[in-house]
Amino acid sequence: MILELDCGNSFIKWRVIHAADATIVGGGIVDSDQALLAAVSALPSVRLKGCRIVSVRSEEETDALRGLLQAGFAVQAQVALPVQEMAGVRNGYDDYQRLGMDRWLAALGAYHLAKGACLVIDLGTAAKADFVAADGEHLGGYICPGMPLMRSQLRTHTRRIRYDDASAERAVSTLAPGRSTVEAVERGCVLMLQGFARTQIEQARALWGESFTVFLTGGDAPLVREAAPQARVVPDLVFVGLAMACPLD
Ligand SMILES: Nc1ncnc2c1ncn2[C@@H]1O[C@H](COP(=O)(O)OP(=O)(O)O)[C@@H](O)[C@H]1O
Ligand SMILES: CC(C)(COP(=O)(O)O)[C@@H](O)C(=O)NCCC(=O)O
Ligand SMILES: [K+]
Repeated sequence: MILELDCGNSFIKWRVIHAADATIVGGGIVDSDQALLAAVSALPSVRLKGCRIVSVRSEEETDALRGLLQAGFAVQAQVALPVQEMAGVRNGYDDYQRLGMDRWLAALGAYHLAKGACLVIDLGTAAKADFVAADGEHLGGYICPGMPLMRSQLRTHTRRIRYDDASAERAVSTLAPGRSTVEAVERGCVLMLQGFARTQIEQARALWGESFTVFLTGGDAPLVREAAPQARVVPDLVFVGLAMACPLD
């Protein structure tokens, strides 16, 4: 079994797969290293023979997690590292090492699945868009605050925007003009995300006409589903790229 980890700025997404056929044994989303160890340990009869990690956290944090995995499960975790080119995709950044590894792996995974021009929209702590042309050239992308950052900026920098998480979740059952603070903020931020997605799709259309595939991923992907009806929702897109970047035999 192989443990796969996608360490974002807010959450760690994890899954355990069978090495032979990549079938999924278990998986989830946790908010700390400790919670990860507990969740993986709770799987019945788990025998890890390898681990691969993508992380946008600091090297210190990633090393600390690798140490915990070594101690807890006796596995040497392989961490995906930046490269200029892989699987037919060429990194489009001036300095390829600066491109977020989650973005790079999602782009690799998307190009592999689309076998042609593609746009990746990844809605996590930050909202990201990346463009890969039909010949595999990564054209670059965009980074904006995602839902958690938009929300927390409003809460932090205003005096009278205060509400709890439970009411936030209830507020987005529709996107009609809000009649309370929580509705106004949560629905407003969802509309910002949807506008981001629509603008990226317009941009892809200007570049490639109708010949491209849109991928939607990240924890907040469901919030823009209706704004991007043509998108393929692939929650584990980063894991597709991670398996390509860190093959374990
Ligand atoms: N089970 C879940 N636990 C936590 N957040 C979730 C869950 N499902 C969806 N989300 C949403 O996912 C967002 C985080 O997305 P994610 O892609 O994990 O971010 P990051 O990679 O930056 O840590 C949160 O804003 C939250 O709204
Ligand atoms: C843009 C990001 C902060 C997104 O992080 P996430 O929302 O996945 O937690 C991450 O991809 C990152 O740290 N990138 C480095 C900067 C760049 O890609 O230009
Ligand atoms: K991420």
